[in-house]
Amino acid sequence: MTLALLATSHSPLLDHVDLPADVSGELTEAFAQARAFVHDFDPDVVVNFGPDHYNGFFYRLMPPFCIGYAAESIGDYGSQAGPLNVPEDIARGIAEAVIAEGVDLAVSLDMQVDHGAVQPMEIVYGDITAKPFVPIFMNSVAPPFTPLARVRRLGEAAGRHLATLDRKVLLIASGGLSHDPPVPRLSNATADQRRMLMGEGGPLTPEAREARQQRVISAAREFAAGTATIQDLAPEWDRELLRILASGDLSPFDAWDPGEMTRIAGNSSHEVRTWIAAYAALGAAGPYSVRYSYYRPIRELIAGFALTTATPA
Ligand SMILES: O=C(O)/C=C/c1cccc(O)c1O
Ligand SMILES: [Fe+2]
Repeated sequence: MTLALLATSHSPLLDHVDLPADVSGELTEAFAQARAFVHDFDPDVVVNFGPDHYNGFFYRLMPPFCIGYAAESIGDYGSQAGPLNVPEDIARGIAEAVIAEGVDLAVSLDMQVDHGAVQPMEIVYGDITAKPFVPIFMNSVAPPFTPLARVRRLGEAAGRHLATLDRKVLLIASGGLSHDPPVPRLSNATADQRRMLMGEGGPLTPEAREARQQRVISAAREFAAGTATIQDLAPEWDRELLRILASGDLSPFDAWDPGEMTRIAGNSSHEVRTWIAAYAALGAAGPYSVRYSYYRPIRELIAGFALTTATPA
């Protein structure tokens, strides 16, 4: 058994906006660190904790967590589309172990994932099929949200099981930190948006997909220019999150209230659930140390953008 962890914010805007040269340079360096770390570890399998943005999971039936026994990337924002290389036996083993510990985890034999799940694989390998890949969906945009204590328990149960495998497992978390991109919300949806949130009408037409993406790209440009109405990033909240994750004691998250998270850090701040689950999984196998940590609030990406790597201490 060996576990290692890469946790990173994602942003579909990475390829769609211009970044100041210093920010771009920092990200190039952070991604190079991630690549070197992962290539050095050379995992047998990746277990990926990722959100979805109403591309694979809808209000027709919205589980808090779901593991894919088979999965396909839909290819939004120009991300790589197509089937993922999911080892069904490993996915089933995780599902059975987590459920046996009393954490209900839905399973899918046909999971659809978006940029939120696959971007780290694209950054590290340039190919989402480069390694066997088990996707674990964490609901991070569709209220109501399960308590963080349960997210932690899911991660711990998965980690305890993975620690028994004779494999090198890379845990990836993709999401967060504070951010509030204009993803439609049920609470103030128009009739058309409500149908989209429910997953009615099948996949978006290319025109509707383009319009949806352009709305987010425009919002990012306005946010960077200081003219957007979306909620601001919350660097202090982000830094406190990173501090707790690095401490090895994740129990303080149990007191974090989902409503407060939204109020302070934005509607999509719940993507940090992926980080808490992945760090909990690593911690379940023993003490760990953070090896690399990058953080910067980047309005052009609508992201409190962080990237960390960690290994057993
Ligand atoms: O348009 C979407 O579905 C999401 C966009 C987005 C923008 C910025 C940061 C993120 O984590 C996102 O998912
Ligand atoms: Fe996201």
